[in-house]
Amino acid sequence: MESLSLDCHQHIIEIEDLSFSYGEQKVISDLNYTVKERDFLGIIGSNGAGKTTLLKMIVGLLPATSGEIKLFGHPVRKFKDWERIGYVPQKNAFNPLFPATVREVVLSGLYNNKNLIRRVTRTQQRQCLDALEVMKIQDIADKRVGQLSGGQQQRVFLARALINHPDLLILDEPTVGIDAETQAGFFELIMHMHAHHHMTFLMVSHDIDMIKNYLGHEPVQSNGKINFYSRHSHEVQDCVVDNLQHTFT
Ligand SMILES: Nc1ncnc2c1ncn2[C@@H]1O[C@H](COP(=O)(O)OP(=O)(O)OP(=O)(O)O)[C@@H](O)[C@H]1O
Repeated sequence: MESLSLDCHQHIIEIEDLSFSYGEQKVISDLNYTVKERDFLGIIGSNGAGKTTLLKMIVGLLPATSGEIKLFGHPVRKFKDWERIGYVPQKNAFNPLFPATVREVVLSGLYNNKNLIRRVTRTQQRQCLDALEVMKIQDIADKRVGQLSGGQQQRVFLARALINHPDLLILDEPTVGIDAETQAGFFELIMHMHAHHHMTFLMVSHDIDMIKNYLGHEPVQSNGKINFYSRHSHEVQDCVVDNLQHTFT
């Protein structure tokens, strides 16, 4: 008897015949890929391959030259539900003199596309506390972010991206500039979240070993410059180490 295979996972990101050029320079060419609910997509590629450009198109910061991206079934240019997406851009770092506290930065994630700070409601305070607790930074909530270590700052950025309980978390080289031990702790945390929360992840990384370890040794798609590695969270639940080492300093 033929087995029936039903694909019941929602399509979170659909990339269809996507191309992008900066002027004459073609950076992305006829790319097709679908990220499904609870997938973890790791993107590896050399410098200048177009990884950040791709992420910027996915979050609506750059328009495609041709082709289309859909988020949760809607073309990105018409997409409005940005609370469903957490985005941590590349090379985040606060100026040491930046005056905002950890709590204020995390709360600002509530106002992603609106540049206004309104009175913070009790529910929003609760959301903030939840995000601080998930990232284990509640004890430094009132410290100035500019005075934190690189690893602690990364946790703040992640908490800011998590405050809206996003369905999709997009990370662009989240561990650049932080030490190896802190990186390992960060990746463990991300993997734990993937295995145990109902979230979809997209992460650009130069850490090929970490990506292969978690997502398998062979890319699921390669277009020469950019390699996609992917696994669904059900496949990895068993191999995630549960007792997280909190190695951030
Ligand atoms: N604003 C821009 N204007 C013109 N060219 C750009 C711009 N941003 C990026 N590029 C070029 O597009 C190409 C792809 O850049 P992109 O930042 O997407 O690469 P990347 O794969 O993320 O690289 P890296 O691993 O170094 O971060 C590079 O050749 C870069 O010089």
